[in-house]
Amino acid sequence: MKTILVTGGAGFIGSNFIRYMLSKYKDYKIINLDKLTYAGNLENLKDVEDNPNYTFIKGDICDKELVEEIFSQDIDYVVNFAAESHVDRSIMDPEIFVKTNVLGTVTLLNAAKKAWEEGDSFKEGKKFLQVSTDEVYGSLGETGYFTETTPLDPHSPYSSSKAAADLIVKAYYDTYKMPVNITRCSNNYGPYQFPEKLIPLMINNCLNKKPLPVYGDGLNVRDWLYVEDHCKAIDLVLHKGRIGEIYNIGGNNEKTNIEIVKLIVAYIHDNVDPTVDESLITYVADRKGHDRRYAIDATKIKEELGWYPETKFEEGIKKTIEWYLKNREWLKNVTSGEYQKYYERMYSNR
Ligand SMILES: NC(=O)c1ccc[n+]([C@@H]2O[C@H](COP(=O)([O-])OP(=O)(O)OC[C@H]3O[C@@H](n4cnc5c(N)ncnc54)[C@H](O)[C@@H]3O)[C@@H](O)[C@H]2O)c1
Repeated sequence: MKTILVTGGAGFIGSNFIRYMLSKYKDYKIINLDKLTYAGNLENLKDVEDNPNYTFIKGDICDKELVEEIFSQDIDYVVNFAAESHVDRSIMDPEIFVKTNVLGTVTLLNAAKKAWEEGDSFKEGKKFLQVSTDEVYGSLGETGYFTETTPLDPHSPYSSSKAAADLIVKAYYDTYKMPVNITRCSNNYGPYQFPEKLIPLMINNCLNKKPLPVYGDGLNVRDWLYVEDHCKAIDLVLHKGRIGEIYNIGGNNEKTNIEIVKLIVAYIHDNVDPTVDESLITYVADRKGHDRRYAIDATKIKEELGWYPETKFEEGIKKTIEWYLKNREWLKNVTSGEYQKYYERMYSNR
């Protein structure tokens, strides 16, 4: 029996990853350590909460005592999803991003190092996988792709904190030979994503006939990756990734923001409410320091580990919209309380 410590497992990607791993491996125990910030929600894991191989611990990855106590159990792998993950919030309040994303990662690394060290090396079969982002590479013009050797050039407090964490993870490999991998993925989409991010935000606003706020000229480009394809990639890197290596993970699916918004409007118009149309689209002042284009070259993970993004965008976006339509109660719950205040602060004066 192997044990994986998944941090941030009550969030969007973490909850999809836990569900994926529990259904694929019957001989893995998963411990989910999550602080349950506004973005963490145990409803995301309702269907697995009684699984005997699954344990939830509410806590902060910055809490050294708690993290060390967790490592007193025999942890084989760490997959670190826990993070403050929203660029707009990082522009409003950078400090918590440095705390969680940088100091939290160091706390986890230290506890893993302490538990896994065996003389001058590390116990066999251990791994620390840091889930990072393509945003650490900065912004592209109309052409080109990020590879694993593209220099780091983050622009937002969020991406800077993720880049800092990546460098520290790398330093634990370079200095101590700690068994680590870093994955850098593009924008994920799919079920259970908090509706501050583009796709669930637009779906939720369409369903509530609220204006659809689009930054700047709407032509910023993101490379969309279906969350389950991302989970499969993490599983592969965890088990087969070469120690010390970075792997880019991308959907090869570049879309402008406005294309995505129009596609969602059309779906809701045709299938749910014919009164929803493009007149809801409202261009708002651009995000400060908005990166223009991200695009991932995922050749390395494809060639070394045989991964490829299985879900075509047309299929993934349809499944995603349908999931939110079926889970309106979930949308309603996560958009009450704190979300309303955030939304007001974000969009009231744009
Ligand atoms: N969503 C994307 O498109 C995307 C793209 C690239 C990289 N990533 C990275 O993937 C990871 C997961 O992203 P997500 O979209 O699922 O994020 P999310 O915001 O949905 O979830 C983050 C989770 O971390 C938890 N958390 C926050 N601070 C914590 C702390 N101090 N201690 C313990 N738990 C804490 C939250 O409660 C939440 O459950 C992040 O590291 C993010 O940087 C995400």
